[in-house]
Amino acid sequence: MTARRFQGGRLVIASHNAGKVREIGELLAPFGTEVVSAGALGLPEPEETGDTFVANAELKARAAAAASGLPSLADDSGLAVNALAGAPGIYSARWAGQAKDFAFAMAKVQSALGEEKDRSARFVCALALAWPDGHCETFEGVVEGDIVWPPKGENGFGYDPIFLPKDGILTFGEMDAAAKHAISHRADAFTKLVAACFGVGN
Ligand SMILES: O=P(O)(O)OP(=O)(O)OP(=O)(O)OC[C@H]1O[C@@H](n2cnc3c(O)ncnc32)[C@H](O)[C@@H]1O
Ligand SMILES: [Mg+2]
Repeated sequence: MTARRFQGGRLVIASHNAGKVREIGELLAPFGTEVVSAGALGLPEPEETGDTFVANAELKARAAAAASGLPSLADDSGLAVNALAGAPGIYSARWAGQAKDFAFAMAKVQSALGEEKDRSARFVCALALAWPDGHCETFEGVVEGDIVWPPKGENGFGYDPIFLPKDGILTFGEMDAAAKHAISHRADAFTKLVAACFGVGN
């Protein structure tokens, strides 16, 4: 079945994370899409009750589309560490606590790993594009890498300073936006979204 296309007009970015909203804006820039964030519209932050990235992305996109009456794009993402059975995974934001303290969350990943030799991990990003009538399209992207310690770099957001992409020499925290977008989980999911719903792709 072919995906429903985005027909232009305003698109809600259904995220309350400033780092994500910035990256999504950069990834959408080539398409001239007019975007407005959920925060700017004063939309509530729904409870993420799903047990997969896709389920949570879908829930956030549907809630924003219903509340705004506009097509809405949500992102549910996180860091999955192999030796921690995929944790923090869908709980990546929650590991940072109420204060959204990612220095604390990164230290928690490091202490959970301890002396573990297998430091492999991946970032996963699920994107959901929902319309006010309830239709929803979902896509998933991934980037493989390793957890490094101590954190390196001031760029990006969240867990970026402890994520070294496979075969890379800089962490996501040390990369500029363009370098991260060339390989990131979010960019990978975007390539699929754009090919299916924006009518351009490879
Ligand atoms: O739900 P919204 O409002 O979009 O914002 P959030 O921060 O709560 O987002 P998530 O529920 O998807 O939680 C994902 C967490 O995983 C982390 N994360 C996701 N993508 C990341 C990236 O590209 N670089 C670093 N950390 C990332 C980041 O810290 C997020 O807080
Ligand atoms: Mg969230």
